[in-house]
Amino acid sequence: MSRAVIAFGANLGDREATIAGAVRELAEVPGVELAAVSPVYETPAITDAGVDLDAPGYLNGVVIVETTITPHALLAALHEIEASHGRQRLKHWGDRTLDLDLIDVDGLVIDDTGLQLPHPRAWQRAFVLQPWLDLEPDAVLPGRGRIAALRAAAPDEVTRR
Ligand SMILES: Nc1ncnc2c1ncn2[C@@H]1O[C@H](COP(=O)(O)OP(=O)(O)OP(=O)(O)O)[C@@H](O)[C@H]1O
Ligand SMILES: Nc1nc2c(c(=O)[nH]1)N=C(CO)CN2
Repeated sequence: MSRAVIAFGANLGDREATIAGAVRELAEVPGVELAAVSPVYETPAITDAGVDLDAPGYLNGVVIVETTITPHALLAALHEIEASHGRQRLKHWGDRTLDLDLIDVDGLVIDDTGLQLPHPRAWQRAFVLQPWLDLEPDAVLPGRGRIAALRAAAPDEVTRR
């Protein structure tokens, strides 16, 4: 059994309904059991150009699951759930109905073309670190250290809903 940290984000459509649906669908994936769901945060959109206050804001949070499936299979399941919520990949860091990222699986380090673990940008994102910290205050990101210290250094703003 592995423990996986999954980050969710949504800034288009009915964000709450999308996230609630995605969490339900995740719990229905064979071999996946929900362990914890974080509080949800309102966060301004980060784009290639930096913080974009004109773009719709995101709801962000984190889910922790216990799973018997491989990280690759879990990522494939996340992509299916994104697709079922109309996720389109139009623009790098563009608006999206749903984003599901695999952040950490048991501290594994993987560097495939289709899967990198830990998620390469999680260490600098308060919108990932803060909700994760709410669930696991002592967690560590492989190669980066304690998420509490990373969260303190992350520049983006998050507001609890
Ligand atoms: N740990 C991971 N979690 C999610 N996707 C990953 C991971 N590692 C590699 N990928 C790959 O990254 C590709 C791009 O993912 P995606 O479109 O979700 O990026 P993004 O959400 O726009 O940006 P970011 O990766 O910075 O959050 C996906 O096709 C996926 O296969
Ligand atoms: N606030 C916020 N900004 C983002 C987010 C996100 O989840 N929240 N995801 C991105 C690409 O994954 C790019 N920018």
